[in-house]
Amino acid sequence: MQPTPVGPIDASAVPRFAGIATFARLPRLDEVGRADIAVAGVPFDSGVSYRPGARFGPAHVREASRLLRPYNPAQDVFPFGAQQVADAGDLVANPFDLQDAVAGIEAGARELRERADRFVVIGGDHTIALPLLRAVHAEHGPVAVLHFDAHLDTWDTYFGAPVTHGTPFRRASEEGLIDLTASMHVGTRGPLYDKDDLADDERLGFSVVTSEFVEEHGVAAAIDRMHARIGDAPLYVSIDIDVLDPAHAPGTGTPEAGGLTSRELLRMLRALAGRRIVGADVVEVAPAYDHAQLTAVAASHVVYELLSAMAPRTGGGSDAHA
Ligand SMILES: N=C(N)NCCCC(=O)O
Ligand SMILES: [Zn+2]
Ligand SMILES: [Zn+2]
Repeated sequence: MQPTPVGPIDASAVPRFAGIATFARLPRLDEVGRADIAVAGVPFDSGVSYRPGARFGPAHVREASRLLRPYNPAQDVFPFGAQQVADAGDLVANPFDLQDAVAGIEAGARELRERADRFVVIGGDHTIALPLLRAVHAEHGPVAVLHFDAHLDTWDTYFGAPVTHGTPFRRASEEGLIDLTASMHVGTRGPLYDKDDLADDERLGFSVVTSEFVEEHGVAAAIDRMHARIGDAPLYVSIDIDVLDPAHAPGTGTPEAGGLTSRELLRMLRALAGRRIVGADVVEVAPAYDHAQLTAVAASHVVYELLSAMAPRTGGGSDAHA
């Protein structure tokens, strides 16, 4: 028999604003030994092209996640009851040496797998998706990448540097880490460097649902495209919080006007229930530009919907499109 999962601290016994902030006030991984899903932070932002500060993202999102509750009515699931979720703390990333950081994050992610079946990582800038995908690929082979972002992040180099937060998916594609027939960006928008950026991106294996498409055709049509593209492939979900409009997520390093609402993003994530999610990240929360925890609250709910979508269903109705 499976042991009953250890859930968050009881909010009727200890107020939510008391105590140390693990994600959702869940137990630490070392307290439960092993978990179905480990939530881990990667406080790293040495790969940014514009505003720095995402290294403080994990602590900020954990702090805002205190208010999450055990039952998710939108997916009819108890994400912390149907599976053991635990906070694994932060993976160590060298802030002064990017190559060493990337190697450290991959090693940390592989080590996590010895104690947890899957991980959801809170960044950190988007550079970290590359080592995380390397770790996932080592186990699953090429995975479908469902990438929510204002940006393509398939650019080549910045100042000659190949590993940055604007390049992880180009490197991942070149290295054969992703399924070129099943990967996609959702929510892209804003100015590019050149028209060729889009042709390159397509060649690298991505199809695109832009933010404008969502406005024009609605969330249901975007979800249909998403489902058609990802199919049943093992799925890695990478969520750059700047996919949200700056009105919904001001606390980020490279904001672009005209983005998704948090309501639209959460609904799209609910539609992933029952898909084969093998890992995920939520990146680019930079608290210095946040106000009233807007961005961190949004990010904590994004993680919550992901964990809910990853939870096993024990029968009964769940409205994945709610
Ligand atoms: N991954 C994020 N958030 N941004 C990439 C922007 C790269 C650029 O400044 O062109
Ligand atoms: Zn972005
Ligand atoms: Zn990004």
